[in-house]
Amino acid sequence: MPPDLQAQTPDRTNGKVVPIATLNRDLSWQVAPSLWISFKYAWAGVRYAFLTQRNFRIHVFVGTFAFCLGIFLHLSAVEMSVVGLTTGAVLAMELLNTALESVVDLTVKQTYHELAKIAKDCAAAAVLISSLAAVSVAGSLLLPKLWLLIAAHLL
Ligand SMILES: Nc1ncnc2c1ncn2[C@@H]1O[C@H](COP(=O)(O)OP(=O)(O)OP(=O)(O)O)[C@@H](O)[C@H]1O
Repeated sequence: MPPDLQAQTPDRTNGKVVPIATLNRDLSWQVAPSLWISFKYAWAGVRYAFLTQRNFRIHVFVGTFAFCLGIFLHLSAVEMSVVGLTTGAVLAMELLNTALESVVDLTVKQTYHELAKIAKDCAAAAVLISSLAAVSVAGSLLLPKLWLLIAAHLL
């Protein structure tokens, strides 16, 4: 293994750089042996988030509703892609937020740490920002067409 492919950290005691892990991922407890098994673990993550995270469930339902509404309102392919991308971004942020919370809890356990607070608050902020972007997409693409439909039938 070439030295430049190794994760390295400075050894502060004698100023040398020493490897802490290689590309073989020696520190990992287990490495997925195949692509299929990798998908299985990824699906386990989605399942875990859905079963344990209320916000993830809400975003799944809202995203599915927005997608169905887009089909019902005959949004163009580009508009549907934007709705799909923003929904996917929100769900991905929720999953990363859940992953980061777990790593923080694993690290500091039930003790208070200012850096743990920053990490969790920023991860939650990432979800919030992506959700606001999704709301603005819904406001620009879905609501005007929905309003036209309601106005045409009821007013
Ligand atoms: N170990 C800790 N040290 C300092 N502050 C913490 C710690 N754990 C949690 N907090 C604070 O409490 C808040 C809520 O923590 P929690 O683990 O419920 O995250 P959350 O993002 O609100 O969870 P969820 O996404 O499930 O709603 C965090 O945003 C952070 O401000």
